[in-house]
Amino acid sequence: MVDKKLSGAGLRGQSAGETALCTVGKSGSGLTYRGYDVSDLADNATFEEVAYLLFKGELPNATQLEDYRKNLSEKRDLPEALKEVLKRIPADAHPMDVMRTGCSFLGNLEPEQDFTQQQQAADRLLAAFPAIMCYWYRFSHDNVEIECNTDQDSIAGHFLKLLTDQAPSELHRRVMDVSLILYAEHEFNASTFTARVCASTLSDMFSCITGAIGSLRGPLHGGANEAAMDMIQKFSSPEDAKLKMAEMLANKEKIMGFGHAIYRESDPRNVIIKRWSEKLASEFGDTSLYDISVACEEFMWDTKKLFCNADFFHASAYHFMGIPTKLFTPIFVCSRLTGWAAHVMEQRANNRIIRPSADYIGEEPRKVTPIEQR
Ligand SMILES: CC(=O)SCCNC(=O)CCNC(=O)[C@H](O)C(C)(C)COP(=O)(O)OP(=O)(O)OC[C@H]1O[C@@H](n2cnc3c(N)ncnc32)[C@H](O)[C@@H]1OP(=O)(O)O
Ligand SMILES: O=C([O-])CC(=O)C(=O)O
Repeated sequence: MVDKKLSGAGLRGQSAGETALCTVGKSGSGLTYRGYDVSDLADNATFEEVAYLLFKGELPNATQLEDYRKNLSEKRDLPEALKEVLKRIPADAHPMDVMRTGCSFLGNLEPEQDFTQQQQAADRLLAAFPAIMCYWYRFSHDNVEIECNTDQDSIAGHFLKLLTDQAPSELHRRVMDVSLILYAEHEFNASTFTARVCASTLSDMFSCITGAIGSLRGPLHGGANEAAMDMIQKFSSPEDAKLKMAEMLANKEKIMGFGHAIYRESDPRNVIIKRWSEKLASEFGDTSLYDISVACEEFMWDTKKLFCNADFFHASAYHFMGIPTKLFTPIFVCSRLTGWAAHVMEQRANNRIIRPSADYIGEEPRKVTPIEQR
């Protein structure tokens, strides 16, 4: 295993609490949700099963899954007041700002009154996020007021139908489902830690999730999938990609979609989404973006020993499915909500306010100089 020095900056390498939800990089590159390997879940489960697993601790049986899907389907529609707010957000707004506002405003309309309602609040957000994203997007970009219910029984299919008005192909629905599984949970990443800090003050679920969305928005975290797309679209060929990436590295630019705070050799989600991206590329009939992505991966490993994280091949996969780039990170929200909410519940179950200390590096104690003497 490649050894990497972890300094204290960014709290790296320090344990900030316990969790029974997830392990990240335990054997160098693994990822498990409640003991199940993510690749096993991606091959053999659906996103709703994974959501249930994260919330309840065990995979559902067939009846429990059917009940859960039904429960979520009934919670999909948006209140009129929220639709009005979404209609007022301009087309050039940042879509993560739309998600943040949508989440926060729903918290005004349907507040979590006490912690006995935490599962209900999490399910409501899980069911409503695809419509929050698509209602704003379709109204501001296509001038269409969409119907927020669909006949799709999965969140993956529901989202794709809201976006396009068409029932998705089996391939697209499955890839979206896998993508939602891969993004669902990742231990104490920045956005989840945000949610837990907020939860530790005994705040409400909507505040915890709103804060987490703000943390996920940044390009060093969830925003990397969009940034990776913007980058690969500028490359005209695999050779061009290598030349331009060499220039970027020479200019000390960060290459989005590469590297990780915890994994040392690879991100286990990459091989899974990469395989689906390849499949989508051949269905799309033009593999050039996939070939460019593979060239980027080879170049970064050969020159910097940096590997693709979960975000990199998500960019081409989503693109082949016709998803607008600006919706990439909001899709991440629709998925990671499960992990965030499960962590909020776990924090509440064994809470102490999160309040670390700081090493002071400022001025020595001094007196205020009267203003006329400054
Ligand atoms: C779903 C997710 O959130 S996955 C992460 C998504 N984010 C990205 O893809 C953004 C690009 N990647 C990065 O900025 C970083 O790799 C992070 C934020 C993910 C991790 O940050 P850190 O833990 O600080 O990275 P790490 O300690 O491994 O960095 C080691 C060195 O590699 C460099 N490095 C790391 N990632 C990259 C990158 N993508 N491009 C160029 N250089 C990089 C760092 O600058 C650092 O160099 P230095 O020692 O000369 O300063
Ligand atoms: O764990 C992290 O730091 C970032 C990440 O990959 C995620 O949140 O999925």
